Amino acid sequence: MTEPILEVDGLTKQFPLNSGVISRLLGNTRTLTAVRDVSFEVGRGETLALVGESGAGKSTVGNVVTRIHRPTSGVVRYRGNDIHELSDEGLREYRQSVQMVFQDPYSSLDPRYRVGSTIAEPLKIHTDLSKAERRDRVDDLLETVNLDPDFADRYPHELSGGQLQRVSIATALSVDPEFLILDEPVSALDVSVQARILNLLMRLQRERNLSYLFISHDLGVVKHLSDRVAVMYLGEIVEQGETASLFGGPAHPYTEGLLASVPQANPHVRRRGQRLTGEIPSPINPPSGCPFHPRCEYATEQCESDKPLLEPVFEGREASCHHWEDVSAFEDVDEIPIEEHGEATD
Ligand SMILES: Nc1ncnc2c1ncn2[C@@H]1O[C@H](COP(=O)(O)OP(=O)(O)OP(=O)(O)O)[C@@H](O)[C@H]1O
Repeated sequence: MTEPILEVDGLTKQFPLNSGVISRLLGNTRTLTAVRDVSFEVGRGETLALVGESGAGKSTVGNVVTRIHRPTSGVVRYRGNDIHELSDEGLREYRQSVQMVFQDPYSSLDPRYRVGSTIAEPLKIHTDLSKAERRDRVDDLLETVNLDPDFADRYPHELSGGQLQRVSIATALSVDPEFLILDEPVSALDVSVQARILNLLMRLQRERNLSYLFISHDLGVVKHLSDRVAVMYLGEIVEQGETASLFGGPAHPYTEGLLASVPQANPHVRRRGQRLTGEIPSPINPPSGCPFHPRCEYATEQCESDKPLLEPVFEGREASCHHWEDVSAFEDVDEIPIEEHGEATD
């Protein structure tokens, strides 16, 4: 990995349940642990994908990194500084350097403003460019995301989902950030449009040496974009490693199940592992032992009582599974397809 730009160290985030007055008077304040002791690093110019089913805690991690939430414990460092202990100047720089792109471009863009005004808004806050200079910058940014400069005068409702997501990306890029948090940026889009937006993100990363934290429930989507993958289950990282190696041979049954659940273009390709079945358990009342054991085809008695720790299992890989040797014993590598598309139009 290159020099880390973001370090997340032992992050835990709990939310209070029963926050009503009566519950508090009765001392009945339970908590939900959305994220438990999560650690990872993102290097400069690198993409780390955070994957897992709904409720795994991915967005909560993203929301702590963007300072929407404070951690219950643990620390997030950006360029070596604790992001929750920044000076006013440090905070201003952080807000410029770290930008976010959300899943739903329809709700993240204000329908009352023309696209040009939306893209120019961060320039008003973070730069002292004149109106004419901002207008030139907006034209350049639209071209960067392969939209005609005429789009500046349109309203969000006149754009397709893919075009709207290009506008969100242009807005995020307007103040020359170094780090983008991409929270399910293509989940709301058609498959062919998804591939074009992913290709756009990959080109922008190359051209600008951007670092990405890419949050997704879909391993298929992150395969071509990410350098490393951290798989989350019920608030914890259960496996972490380099993308190609992890796709070629998962060491945790949950990763194996996620891979088996990726839609496959060629039905004749043999798949390792079983698709995931059953629901993700409630984080209010997590299972004993290994949190994945009720859904796991490898589970034994030991898994019901002893919680496995996330630890190095082989070169470049961490996993928390008592049976990682059985899981990774498979040599059978299947290709997870992503359609080949350009990035130019939607
Ligand atoms: N503000 C909050 N208050 C209480 N519980 C919360 C809050 N935010 C998230 N949670 C809970 O924390 C857990 C993790 O949620 P989170 O949104 O981080 O998961 P996720 O992996 O991003 O899933 P999704 O893709 O559905 O957003 C869930 O059980 C969720 O209900």
